[in-house]
Amino acid sequence: MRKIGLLGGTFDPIHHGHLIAAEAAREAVGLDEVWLIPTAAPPHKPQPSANADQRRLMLDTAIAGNPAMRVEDIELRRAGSSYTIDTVTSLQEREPEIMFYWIVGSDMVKDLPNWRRIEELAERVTFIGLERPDQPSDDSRLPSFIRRKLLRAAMPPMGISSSDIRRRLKSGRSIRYMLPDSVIEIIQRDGLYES
Ligand SMILES: Nc1ncnc2c1ncn2[C@@H]1O[C@H](COP(=O)(O)OP(=O)(O)OP(=O)(O)O)[C@@H](O)[C@H]1O
Ligand SMILES: O=C(O)c1ccc[n+]([C@@H]2O[C@H](COP(=O)([O-])O)[C@@H](O)[C@H]2O)c1
Repeated sequence: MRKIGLLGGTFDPIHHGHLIAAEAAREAVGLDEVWLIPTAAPPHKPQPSANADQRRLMLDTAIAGNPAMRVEDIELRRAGSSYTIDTVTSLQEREPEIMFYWIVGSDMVKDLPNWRRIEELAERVTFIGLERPDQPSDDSRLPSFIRRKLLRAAMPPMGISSSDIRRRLKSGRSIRYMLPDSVIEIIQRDGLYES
């Protein structure tokens, strides 16, 4: 059975923290591929600033030439809030031969109990939680049905976030080396995140 990791996010814009997280999860669990899934409307945060086509284009260019990554636009094609349980259910109907893993940043693992229909989601996927090697995670507060389905992947801490990149652009500060040059070119060409 093929093992595919799913990394959902707003990717507004994609940056090297996302790409290293995907690569760390792929290596730690021996995934065949990682699919990046841009949300249409993230459930628990402000709505994206760049539109769906622009975010998709930035993702495509960021992973160009890497055969182990692809963009899956299932959430962009579905109206309404992008709940993970809906996405995973549709993907499993479409791809019954694949074993899916859902990748989450270290800051998000503790929020998993609040996700929509989390018990059903934990039956359908294994979670891969990124973890800083210098700060081993304490999962003791998580319900056992999540702990049983949680793998950990070490990743060096990267203090890069999309919101910091947007703030920097607004105030004319440098974003160099935080994200691929090809993504910076699209941001500059389209004048994204300037206001
Ligand atoms: N620097 C990073 N290191 C590890 N994981 C990250 C990092 N940035 C984001 N992630 C993870 O990637 C996924 C998608 O993140 P998202 O697209 O919301 O980016 P973000 O940079 O956190 O955005 P924002 O700053 O707008 O909240 C989430 O699971 C998040 O925890
Ligand atoms: O399904 C949920 O209840 C749920 C709650 C919070 C976040 N998620 C998903 O987790 C991914 C990262 O979320 P975010 O808020 O960092 O963009 C993204 O794919 C979201 O749709 C999903």
